[in-house]
Amino acid sequence: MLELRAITAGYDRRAPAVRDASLTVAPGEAVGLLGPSGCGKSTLARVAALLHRPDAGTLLLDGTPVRRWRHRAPREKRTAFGVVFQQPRLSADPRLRLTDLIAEPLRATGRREAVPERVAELAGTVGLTPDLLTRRPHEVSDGQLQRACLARALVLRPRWLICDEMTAMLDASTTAALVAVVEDYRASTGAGLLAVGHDQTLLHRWCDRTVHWDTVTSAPTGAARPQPKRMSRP
Ligand SMILES: Nc1ncnc2c1ncn2[C@@H]1O[C@H](COP(=O)(O)OP(=O)(O)OP(=O)(O)O)[C@@H](O)[C@H]1O
Repeated sequence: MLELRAITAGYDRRAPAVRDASLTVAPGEAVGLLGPSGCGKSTLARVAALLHRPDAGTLLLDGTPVRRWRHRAPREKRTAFGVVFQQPRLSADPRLRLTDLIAEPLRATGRREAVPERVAELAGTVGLTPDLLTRRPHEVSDGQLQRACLARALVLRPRWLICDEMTAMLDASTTAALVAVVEDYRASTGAGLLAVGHDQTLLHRWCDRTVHWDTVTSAPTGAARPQPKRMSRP
């Protein structure tokens, strides 16, 4: 269980971007988080992924409070999360070929021997052909780079996926392809998902439950405004 309780966070303690936000994602559950631009969704998503230390509140991971964030977080907690951001060019090292971009978390965690097999497997999963894998970010399209970023997010087989506007810059067919990759991964592993976005139609179809920012910041849990289960993939 991923539980955010009364989280206050931001970039200036005197004017926090997120105030008293609570949200819960159960194992295997897909929760969509909707809200207007600038309300604090990405900040909360970064707290959930252990990338941003909150000023107040509690993050519980499987019932255990998280006490350390970013590089100070224990490796097994950090690697429990796969994160995909909106703008792949800001989250991808421009010097790395796509194959090395995908392999980066494996190398960083001392699993070099797994690189060839896992990268080949994930390249197929996300639809990257071998010629694209040898290119650097400036030599591929946004959609191709986002495919590589999704592969990187999956490479350590995380139990939780945080997709922050993952498809906002992509066309409909690439959006459908990447959502399908996430859903196949979740179906085969039971991973939970927090998908942040503006696209109500997409999140309603993609997620088991969609919560709106106004309820997240006022309700004690993220259980408000349940939506019907998705009928089909976007
Ligand atoms: N690194 C930063 N330093 C200072 N302020 C920031 C930083 N990142 C975000 N903010 C501010 O924090 C607030 C919340 O931003 P955040 O990106 O979390 O919102 P959001 O709901 O995800 O927006 P969007 O939907 O437009 O991506 C905004 O007012 C933003 O300007």
